[in-house]
Amino acid sequence: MSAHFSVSNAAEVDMRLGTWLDLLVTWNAKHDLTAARSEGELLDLMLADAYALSAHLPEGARVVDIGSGAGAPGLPLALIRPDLKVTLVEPLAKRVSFLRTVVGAVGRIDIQLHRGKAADVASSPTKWDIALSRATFSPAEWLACGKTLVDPDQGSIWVLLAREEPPVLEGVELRDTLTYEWPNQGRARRAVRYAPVKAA
Ligand SMILES: C[S@@+](CC[C@H](N)C(=O)[O-])C[C@H]1O[C@@H](n2cnc3c(N)ncnc32)[C@H](O)[C@@H]1O
Repeated sequence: MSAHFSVSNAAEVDMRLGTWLDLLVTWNAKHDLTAARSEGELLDLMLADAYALSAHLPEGARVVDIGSGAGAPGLPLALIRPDLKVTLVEPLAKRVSFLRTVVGAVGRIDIQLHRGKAADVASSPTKWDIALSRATFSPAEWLACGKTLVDPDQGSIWVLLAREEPPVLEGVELRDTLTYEWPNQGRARRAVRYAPVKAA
């Protein structure tokens, strides 16, 4: 898959990411949004997967992130790649309030927030170009769920992995694998892209 996107103003992106992370640290004192125990761990957890994916998504793609929690990876992706049309799906009210606060603070009200579960959006007719999720389902469960969310003609499901083997599912095929590290902790990561198999 080739990536086409405009490079946005890096200082502006950094400022918006900084606003999100500052709010996260403040809210985390009361609301259990992240288990990160150091600044390096927080930066890895919140930013590294989004940066790895950011160079590999087509321009203007409709992206859904299921189980966004404090935002990763969908929110930083939206901030790094303002051309993407991002929807964050999260069932817990406090987390949705946090995400709403961030979206307002960074002036990105185009980022859609949906309070609900994966099953709620899967049952709607809306389909996305890219489906993402991290630390919400097992890789196999996520691949099966993601398949129901994407456009069968042009959609992709990304599965984010640590040491697990990439899942296998009938009706989707593995198309790309990115390997990278969370820089501060040196943890090996893989992001694997699947696409629905087109009927012959
Ligand atoms: C461990 S957190 C991961 C948050 C974030 N994706 C990350 O990696 O930092 C899992 C999140 O998924 C949400 N969640 C749990 N079950 C879900 C479901 N069926 N559909 C959507 N979100 C769900 C939880 O409320 C929680 O915020």
